[in-house]
Amino acid sequence: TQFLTPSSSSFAASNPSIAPVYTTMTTFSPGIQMGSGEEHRLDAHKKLLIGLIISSSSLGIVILICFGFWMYCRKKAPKPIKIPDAESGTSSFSMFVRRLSSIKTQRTSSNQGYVQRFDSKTLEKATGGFKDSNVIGQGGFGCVYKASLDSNTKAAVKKIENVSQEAKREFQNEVELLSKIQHSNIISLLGSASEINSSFVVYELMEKGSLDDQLHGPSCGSALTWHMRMKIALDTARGLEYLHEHCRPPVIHRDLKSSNILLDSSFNAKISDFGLAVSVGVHGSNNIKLSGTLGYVAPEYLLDGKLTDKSDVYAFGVVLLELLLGRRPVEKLSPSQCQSLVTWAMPQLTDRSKLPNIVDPVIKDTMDLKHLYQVAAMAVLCVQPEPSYRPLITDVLHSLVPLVPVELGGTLRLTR
Ligand SMILES: Nc1ncnc2c1ncn2[C@@H]1O[C@H](COP(=O)(O)OP(=O)(O)OP(=O)(O)O)[C@@H](O)[C@H]1O
Repeated sequence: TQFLTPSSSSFAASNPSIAPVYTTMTTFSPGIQMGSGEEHRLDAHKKLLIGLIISSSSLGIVILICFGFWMYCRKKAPKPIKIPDAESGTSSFSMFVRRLSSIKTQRTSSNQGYVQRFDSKTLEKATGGFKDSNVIGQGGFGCVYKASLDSNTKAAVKKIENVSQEAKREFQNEVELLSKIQHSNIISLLGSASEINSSFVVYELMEKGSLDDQLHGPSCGSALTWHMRMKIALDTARGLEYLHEHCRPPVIHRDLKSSNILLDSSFNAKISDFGLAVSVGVHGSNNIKLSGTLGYVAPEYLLDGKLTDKSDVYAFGVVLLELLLGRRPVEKLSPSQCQSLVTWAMPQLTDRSKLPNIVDPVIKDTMDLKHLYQVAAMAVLCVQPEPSYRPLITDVLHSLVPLVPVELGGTLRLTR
């Protein structure tokens, strides 16, 4: 198409030889006047051109933004694990498997816990040369001494004479387990030391000694009011619940008793002595050597060697009876005859008219009768001969919470 002005068209008509050249020039020369139809077409052309430029540049911007976003996402996304393909050969595949298992081993070893190694000379100095006046307790394998590690840190040091394999096994078991456990109702391990003839376990010092000392020692329980006893029961239940419900694999203490419940300066209770404790998943529950303390051992464990978390619940029930009645778990009737607290108390615990008469006289004035019936009913459930009739320690814990004043810690709280 050629756009011509009226004057130029007549000029071209008169000079046909130059007309094509001229007309072609006029099409693109802005200085040359054009008719309104042509102007419109040129405008449309311009607009089309501008539109094309704008749309292509905005398309470019959109592409640029998309590219930038894709790069950003690529950076943030985790790198995919490269799994060797079948063609890459057995050696590289086994290397891959080995790498995976080495990661697992590292994780496991980081879960092993850290135990501070003490030098026996340091412990000797801290206990004043293991002198008799520093003895604060006597266990099956040796004495426990009060120690000053430095001017600020008091500790309790258990000295175990390595006379038997059993003593060595219990020492190792306790250190290994306690190094992995941390809970406000479980005794804290500060460290250990080992020599050819003796081993040492260093614990936090529990100023008020054991519950056994408090209940059956010279004070005969007079220092412990009803509410303090309920708080001790609650603390112990919390410690046990941590072992049964929050440790993986679960831990069964196997030797819960009043001499293994220790009290700090504010009478907060902590479970101690993990020499016999077992992780159920590791050892299985039917294949464990019978151990424990007479009066606290559950009948199914004593008779069939069947060990479950309910064995600890039975022992807890016996501790509850000690707290309520102020009596030892086994009473000597004659040089050749003993009677267990459970056998003696059972018929009277379920009789509301008899129960107040057998309660520890020291707490008679401070106890709430309604709460006494509740705790006695709970103790009866815990010491049932059939393990499946016993409650879980979590259920015991929940029923103890309302019996302890909030200011003493009678609230539900997280496990740690
Ligand atoms: N950390 C501690 N703080 C204060 N006293 C402690 C501490 N550890 C143990 N005792 C005292 O030492 C006593 C003996 O404790 P240990 O754990 O050696 O033996 P046990 O459990 O009483 O007896 P067994 O070894 O026969 O089961 C406890 O009953 C307690 O009186």
